[in-house]
Amino acid sequence: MQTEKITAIVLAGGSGKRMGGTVKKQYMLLAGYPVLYYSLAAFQKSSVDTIILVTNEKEYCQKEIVQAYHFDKVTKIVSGGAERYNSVYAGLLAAEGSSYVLIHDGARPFVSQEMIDHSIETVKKYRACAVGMPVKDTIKIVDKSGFTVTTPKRETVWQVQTPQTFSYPLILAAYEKVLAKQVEGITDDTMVAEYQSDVRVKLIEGSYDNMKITTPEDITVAEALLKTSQNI
Ligand SMILES: Nc1ccn([C@@H]2O[C@H](COP(=O)(O)OP(=O)(O)OP(=O)(O)O)[C@@H](O)[C@H]2O)c(=O)n1
Ligand SMILES: C[C@](O)(CO)[C@H](O)COP(=O)(O)O
Repeated sequence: MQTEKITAIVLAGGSGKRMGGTVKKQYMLLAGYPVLYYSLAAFQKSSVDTIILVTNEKEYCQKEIVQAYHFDKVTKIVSGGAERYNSVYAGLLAAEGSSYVLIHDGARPFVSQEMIDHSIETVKKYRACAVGMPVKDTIKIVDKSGFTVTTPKRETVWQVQTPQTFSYPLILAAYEKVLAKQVEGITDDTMVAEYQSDVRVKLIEGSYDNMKITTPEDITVAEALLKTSQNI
């Protein structure tokens, strides 16, 4: 019987422009550990078979993170690209032979075992899924001058997070199509899958805590969340 190989692609190839500072946000310390440590630790502990790490600091990550914390599921470390979608594609090429891939932002430290398990269970049923949460605020569509245009029904609007999980052949083909067409403004993998007409991406609930570290105030919030969860 053929076994299904499940791969996590953890993205740490960004430059953290919105965070600023001298240390890239994925390596900033949160309660004594680099931000990237938390998502690698979650996938290491999970049922995924292998982890591919995408970063432009390959030597540093290999020595100071992968070896230092014994993340032996990290089998490949590959270079990132100019945009997030270029980094994802580099990770996908390195994931050849996988049945399913979970694509995750290394800047989201609060991914849980429940989210990973639920993503794996759901992708086997629907071929494509992503973790997200219903929005709490009323959302406005605005024009270029900042005037409101419409108000979508709140129950139809979710904020999407990661992991975003796919059948490997499906997402590879979708990425190749989008890259060939030079589609602009791709900010997540679900958007890429939406270009495949026969694919519907199932959204599953993650957590409002599954935040992405983006700007300096996020570090304060993440430290507070860690203190609560670890009783520090
Ligand atoms: N070329 C890129 C851009 C982003 N990422 C990764 O994708 C995740 C989400 O991206 P984002 O928060 O936008 O990170 P940055 O691009 O680093 O941030 P900024 O847009 O502020 O520069 C992060 O884990 C980031 O390291 C990546 O691997 N390669
Ligand atoms: C993939 C993502 O995390 C979904 O929320 C996000 O789109 C990635 O980065 P962004 O550049 O901050 O949109």
